[in-house]
Amino acid sequence: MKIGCVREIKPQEYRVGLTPSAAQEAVAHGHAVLIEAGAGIGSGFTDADYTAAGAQIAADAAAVWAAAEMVVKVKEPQPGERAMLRPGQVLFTYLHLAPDPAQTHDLLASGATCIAYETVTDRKGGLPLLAPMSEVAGRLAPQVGAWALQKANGGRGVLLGGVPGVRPAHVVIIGGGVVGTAAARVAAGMGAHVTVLDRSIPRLSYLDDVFMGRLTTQYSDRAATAELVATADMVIGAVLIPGAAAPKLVTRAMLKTMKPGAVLVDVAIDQGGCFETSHPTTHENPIYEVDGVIHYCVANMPGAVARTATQALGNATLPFVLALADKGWRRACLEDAHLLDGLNVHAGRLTCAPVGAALGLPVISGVEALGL
Ligand SMILES: NC(=O)C1=CN([C@@H]2O[C@H](COP(=O)(O)OP(=O)(O)OC[C@H]3O[C@@H](n4cnc5c(N)ncnc54)[C@H](O)[C@@H]3O)[C@@H](O)[C@H]2O)C=CC1
Ligand SMILES: CC(=O)C(=O)O
Ligand SMILES: [Mg+2]
Repeated sequence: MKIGCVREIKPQEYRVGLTPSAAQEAVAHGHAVLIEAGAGIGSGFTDADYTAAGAQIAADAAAVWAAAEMVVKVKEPQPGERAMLRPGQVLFTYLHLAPDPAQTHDLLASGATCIAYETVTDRKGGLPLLAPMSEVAGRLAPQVGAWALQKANGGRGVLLGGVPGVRPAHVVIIGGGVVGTAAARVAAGMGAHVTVLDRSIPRLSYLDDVFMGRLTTQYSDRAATAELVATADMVIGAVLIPGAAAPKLVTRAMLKTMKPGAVLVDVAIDQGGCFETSHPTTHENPIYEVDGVIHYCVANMPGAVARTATQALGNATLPFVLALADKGWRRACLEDAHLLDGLNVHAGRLTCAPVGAALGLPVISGVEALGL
């Protein structure tokens, strides 16, 4: 198969969909790999690294989109990229369609087969292609939140860990999955007082066991959320209902009860955000203020630590890239129901039920898309 990889064009996105070592594996499996010139530079990989791995370098993105049977990326395709997708072509990347009707419309119109990293599942009920970036974004969340809490950035001037004789910051994390757990580890490690809210009692038990008193857990309902948000210096939004638009758990009314200069970090922004007042921001301009509360809502947080993130993502995607290339998308999905869960769009039809529910669009099942 001809596998293509383009340079990411989302603002300040420095990750790349294929590492030179992934390209080398694909070449060893008998595939041709075409990389846009400069695609790996932001992650520290040169064109020469890819050439040494057996890949070919294309002068521009258009050449890659034209030649590749499958394009492997990181972020959702931008409008100009969507215009280059064609029927029969496979796109393997993050899509986050539920909050994005314009992208959904374009992917349906393209006739392409679009497999989203974030809805591929595993045997344990996890999301193996979201998890590595959730680990990264979770670890980053207290770090960027601590920066926003600094006075010069509009925050309330509170040091996360406090100092002897002065209380630490209170960090409230809504959602104790991969992002929430990673964020809790870093926030607790920086000395903050941490509370995690989740709807899953097994998850709260797990956190209680693992953190051994370093954090407090609480069942997530409206009353608990309102009470904790009012006491927080930082709230980290880390909920997920796979494929679906994030529920709005912190309302605008709650903002009025918060401390002036408190910080909201909405990691769930890629699924639309779990705070009513969230809207996506970029690394260039990451924060804004509403009712005296600082919001950080960058939808591609791992792009800030592109080298680490590219390697972590590449480790997780490689087996799926190889399966798709070796077998073709149809047989790869037929033989792996977890990969089939990643199928969001095929030949003008939507195949992810939560996306259909969020956007009010008809869906067919992945099995129907396979023609079974
Ligand atoms: N902004 C960015 O750059 C990035 C964003 N993300 C996003 O972060 C979000 C979280 O991802 P993961 O931690 O991997 O998901 P996960 O599935 O591991 O964890 C989500 C948790 O939310 C909990 N939850 C669901 N509804 C809830 C509610 N009403 N109240 C409290 N908890 C609730 C679930 O029980 C689960 O424990 C996703 O939207 C993901 O796409 C992930 C990586 C990067
Ligand atoms: C998960 C995601 O959207 C990201 O890593 O950018
Ligand atoms: Mg994202």
